[in-house]
Amino acid sequence: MMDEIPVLEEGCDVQESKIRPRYSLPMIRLTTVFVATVFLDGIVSNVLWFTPGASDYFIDSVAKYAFLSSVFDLVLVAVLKILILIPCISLREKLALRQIQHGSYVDKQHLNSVCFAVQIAVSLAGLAFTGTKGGMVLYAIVHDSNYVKMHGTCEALLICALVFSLVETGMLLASYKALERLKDIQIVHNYNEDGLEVDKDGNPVKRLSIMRLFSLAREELFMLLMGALCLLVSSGTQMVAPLYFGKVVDAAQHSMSELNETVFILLGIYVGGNLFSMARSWLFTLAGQRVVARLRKVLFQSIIRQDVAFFDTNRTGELCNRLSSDTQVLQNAVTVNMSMLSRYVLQMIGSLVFMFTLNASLTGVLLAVVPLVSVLAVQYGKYMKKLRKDFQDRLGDAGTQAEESLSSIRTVRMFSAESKSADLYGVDVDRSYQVGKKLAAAGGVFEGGVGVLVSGSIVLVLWYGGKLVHDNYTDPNKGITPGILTAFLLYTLQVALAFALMSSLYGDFMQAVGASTRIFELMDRTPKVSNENGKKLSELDGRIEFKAVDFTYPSRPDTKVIKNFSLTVEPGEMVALVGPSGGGKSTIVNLIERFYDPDQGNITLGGHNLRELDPQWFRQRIAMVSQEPTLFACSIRDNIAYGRQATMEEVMEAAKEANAHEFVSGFEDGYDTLVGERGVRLSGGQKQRIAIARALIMDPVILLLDEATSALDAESEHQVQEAVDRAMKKRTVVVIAHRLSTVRKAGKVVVIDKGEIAEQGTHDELLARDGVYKKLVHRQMMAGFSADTNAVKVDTSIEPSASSNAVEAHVINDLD
Ligand SMILES: Nc1ncnc2c1ncn2[C@@H]1O[C@H](COP(=O)(O)OP(=O)(O)OP(=O)(O)O)[C@@H](O)[C@H]1O
Repeated sequence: MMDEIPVLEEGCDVQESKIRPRYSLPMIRLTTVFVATVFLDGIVSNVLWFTPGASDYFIDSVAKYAFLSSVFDLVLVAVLKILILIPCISLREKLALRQIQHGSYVDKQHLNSVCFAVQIAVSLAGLAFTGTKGGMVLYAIVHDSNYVKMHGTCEALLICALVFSLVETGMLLASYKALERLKDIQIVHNYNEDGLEVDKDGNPVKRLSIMRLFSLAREELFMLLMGALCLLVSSGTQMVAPLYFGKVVDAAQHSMSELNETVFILLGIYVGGNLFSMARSWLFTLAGQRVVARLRKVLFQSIIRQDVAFFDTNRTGELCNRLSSDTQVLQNAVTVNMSMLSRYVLQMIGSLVFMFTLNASLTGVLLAVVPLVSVLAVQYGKYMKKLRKDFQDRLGDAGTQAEESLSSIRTVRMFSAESKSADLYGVDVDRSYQVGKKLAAAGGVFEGGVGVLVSGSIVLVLWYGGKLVHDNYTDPNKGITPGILTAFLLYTLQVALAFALMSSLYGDFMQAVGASTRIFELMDRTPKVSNENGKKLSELDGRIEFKAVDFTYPSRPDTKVIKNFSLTVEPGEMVALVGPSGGGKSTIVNLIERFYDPDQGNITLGGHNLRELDPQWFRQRIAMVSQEPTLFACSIRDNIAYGRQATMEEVMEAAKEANAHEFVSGFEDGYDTLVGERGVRLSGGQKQRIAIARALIMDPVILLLDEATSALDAESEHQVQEAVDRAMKKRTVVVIAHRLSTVRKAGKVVVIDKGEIAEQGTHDELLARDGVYKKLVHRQMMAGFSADTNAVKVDTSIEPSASSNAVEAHVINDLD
């Protein structure tokens, strides 16, 4: 929650990126709470002064003013406080903000001191006046038999004025330090050159409005209206029930028939109320479920549309958290919490109205504690908001940690890292527990504190009510009946309960505001690399051209990975990319897929700039087979047909081409065999062949291939190689090559080192040149030989032909 108006502008701090920061303050801070308290003081004073209405007290309090029997002066004090204290605190806050900006009060220091002095003087004078009046009235009640008592509401006004004065003075004293600490709580907003507010990535920020939060439930409006109707009826019954409760007590003192009749009505009220309550709960919860289901779908769509760079910086676990827990928090906020809030507000207002009609002075006594509890609740809400956010963050970390370990269980097992993973998870859980401990303590202290105040006020009401019942015994025209006191006490409990539950809702709403900010941020984020729109050509000829391309990964902005890179791949040509590990080969392939956009230069496909083409359209014409293909946890058939709708015949055809048909047919369930999470139930070679089939079924114009570095067993190796060779035919191929046989076949070999082209030409040309390439090949040949000789010794099943094949493997790999 923030102030609408940016409070401060830091004009001199224009950064290189032309981002201009401005600051605003949180809506709930000491100054605003103080202003609200002073206003409340004024409103309560006026209401309590007006309540006796036509009675003489009201008129006499002005016309025949007397210090001990009028409260008109207290109303004047409250109004005076509004007129002086509020402008002064606003001015002091402005001066404090100016101090943050310029580092000193400049020439306004004295003005700040004067304001503070005036405030303290007014507030202390108010407190002294109210305290003296209260003390003298109490003295007169106890000791002066001639003293004519004030109307009950006026007594309540006196008590309220005293409590408000105390609270206000306390807050003013605290404001001295609080205003110095404004810098710690201010919120930074960044504005771009066009004056639009942007986030740290430069994306426009859409302001979170409460209306937007509720607009999520627009489609459920009818359901919510019906729910609200049921809520009104059930709250109405709840409001009249205590009245009839009191009537039952009084009826019992009159006649049996009156008692039966009243009890019967009471039963009807309860049954009817609960039926409506049931309908309310059902309608609101159902609406909430619908909202969250829709929200999750929309959110997932916006996450999956994001550019690849976004996923480099956002952890999967965290994003899943947004989808599951943040949406859940929102569901509760816009529906169930909303319904509860309306119910409690209605319950409180209704009960107070009934209480005022039953006995105004008793109500005034009860209201005296309200401001105190309100201040406590607001402070508590702020503290809880921070704690809950911390708790959610810690829990999110633990979830991400668990997900990472469990999804890589094989690596964990391989390194016997079970205890390490458990320890890491344990540390995160412990961190969340530390915050949880604070949450528990804060909850307990608040409940206890509010409990003491609420029970204190109930005891006060009971005492004062008991006194009125006693008055009624001595004189039936005075005081109240036991039935009215019973009803009053039930209303008091109802108000107290509503108040306590409302303050706990405050924390929930704060949490929802946090969750919705994160959700809307994700929903509003426009991907840097758009996923749709752009030209669709009637045909793509497969020519790829890099023109002086520079590229830096957004997640590592200081390291240029590709430098002044120019390369042309003719249609139908096969180009092999070789070079040291980390040189930038995979990055080139990523750029062809337009996972990222270059910083400088252009990449064209069939003569058209990649940025102008529809990404979905051209990606359908490019297929990629990576070193370690990722399969999805569905059937083999669905995996092969992942890129497009395909018939069973087409799937089988692709599988045959990829040398996969034979082994798939050997499975009990054939093409319906489930491959497990990320294809764990298949061997490395099988996975690769399914991935080749998945690429072939797209009939791509361009094939991007990242050769596997790990040697498969001889048979698999042969099968995969054959499938790859078949797939390459009549296509433009860019292959990150690790085998000599592949490099030999390539029309052009490009050696990439440190993001630049070190050499290019055919294999023979490059060998003849006696440059980097030749050195790399020789060095790796030696390494390859020794490695593979060992491999042959260990695995005796490798046939001679296979071993020579394996020797060829790893040739260009990992040249460092
Ligand atoms: N997503 C990423 N975010 C940030 N930096 C990255 C990312 N991917 C790769 N890099 C960095 O870019 C550089 C080039 O990496 P790239 O994967 O293109 O090399 P490569 O030649 O394909 O290496 P290898 O043969 O080992 O796969 C490396 O320094 C790497 O650390």
